[in-house]
Amino acid sequence: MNTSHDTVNSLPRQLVPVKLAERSYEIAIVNEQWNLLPSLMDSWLERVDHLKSAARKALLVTDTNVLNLFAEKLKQELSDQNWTVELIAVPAGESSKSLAMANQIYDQLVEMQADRQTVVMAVGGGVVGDLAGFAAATYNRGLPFVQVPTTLLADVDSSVGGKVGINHAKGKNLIGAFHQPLGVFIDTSSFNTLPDRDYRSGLAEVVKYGVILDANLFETLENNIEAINSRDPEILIELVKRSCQLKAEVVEQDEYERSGLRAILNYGHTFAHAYEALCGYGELMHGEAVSIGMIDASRLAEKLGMIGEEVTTRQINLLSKLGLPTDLPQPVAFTHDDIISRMKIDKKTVAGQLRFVLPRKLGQVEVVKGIDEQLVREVLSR
Ligand SMILES: NC(=O)c1ccc[n+]([C@@H]2O[C@H](COP(=O)([O-])OP(=O)(O)OC[C@H]3O[C@@H](n4cnc5c(N)ncnc54)[C@H](O)[C@@H]3O)[C@@H](O)[C@H]2O)c1
Ligand SMILES: O=C(O)C(=O)C[C@@H](O)[C@H](O)[C@H](O)COP(=O)(O)O
Ligand SMILES: [Zn+2]
Repeated sequence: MNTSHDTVNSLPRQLVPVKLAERSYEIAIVNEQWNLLPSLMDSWLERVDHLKSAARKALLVTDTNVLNLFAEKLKQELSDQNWTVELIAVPAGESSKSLAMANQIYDQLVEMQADRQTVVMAVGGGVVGDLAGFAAATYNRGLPFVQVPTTLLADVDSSVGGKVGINHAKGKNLIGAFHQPLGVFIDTSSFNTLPDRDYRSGLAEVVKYGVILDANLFETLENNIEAINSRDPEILIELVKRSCQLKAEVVEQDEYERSGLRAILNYGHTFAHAYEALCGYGELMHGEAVSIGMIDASRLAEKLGMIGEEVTTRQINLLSKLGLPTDLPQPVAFTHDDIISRMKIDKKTVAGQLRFVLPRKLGQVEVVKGIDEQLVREVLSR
């Protein structure tokens, strides 16, 4: 279906702006409107001087699950609008966030004679977004990049803010860059096919926003468990839009995570990333690890007298009702020493000093350093 530019502008859609110093972009939230993407991409290219007359050439990066669900369809939508589109599908799952997979994307870009006007499009979840974004950030020292997230987690978090990267055997996302997209295209109809575990993994990051920034959002989650668990479209669009707004507000103030503000988005992640690496990438989903990590961080805040037990209990109750774990699956094949040594590689660590994002109350957290390692071990002992 060919949609003229004027028609696109008349169609209903939610737009969340991301206003950055170097270049602003928008998050377009639609439903069953994949056909809007080509016109939106044209409008995004128009906004960048050196891309105004770009040749409408793209590499679409996806994974083996999303290929037949959305990627092939999108390739056709773009081709119908005179785009030249190549496509590469990496194996689905966390293990594709690797140098080997990045190299496969580089090979494809060489093969198609990509130039600095060739757009890299990520169509998939956070793994595809991080991997494709890393390739876009590094090939030719930077290619235009478009995020088309298809999981709840990618919608509410990974597609926004420009963090892209791949994993190192010793740590999550240790190799990466900040590479902002030209725009983000979210079609909430992608929820219809999302497996339950992946859906719930994304909810963990939404709960995170409630704890770190928005107590009202936390209460909305508590008061709408049934609607959320049944994937009610209205509540989901509300959660996606609010999450994107909250993340955009943080990234706008601290794009490169230098002032300490953006670190709050890392709530639960000091523990989570250690668990993901030690369990073996992909064993624990990112959101599941974050869910467990948020409770560990909350318990650490209790030990420091920052919060009362009820703040942790409310998080445990909410996460559990949303089908998320709040404890590591047992038995685990690693020790507390292993966990702490992985935490020391965390990107927030400075001069060997661990840093944790800890709750002061629901809706407010702060970055805390200089914590007695014994307290961390007590939390790990649960
Ligand atoms: N860059 C960031 O700011 C940021 C933020 C949060 C998380 N992340 C990263 O994101 C990754 C997790 O992302 P994820 O949870 O999206 O995992 P994922 O990309 O592995 O996708 C989950 C699974 O769902 C499948 N899938 C995707 N969309 C689908 C759909 N609509 N229908 C059916 N199946 C679908 C995928 O093929 C995959 O098997 C982690 O690596 C995490 O570190 C990055
Ligand atoms: O965008 C951010 O900043 C975040 O911290 C979002 C996190 O949910 C996400 O998992 C991010 O990839 C973790 O950042 P990292 O710098 O610890 O890799
Ligand atoms: Zn995360």
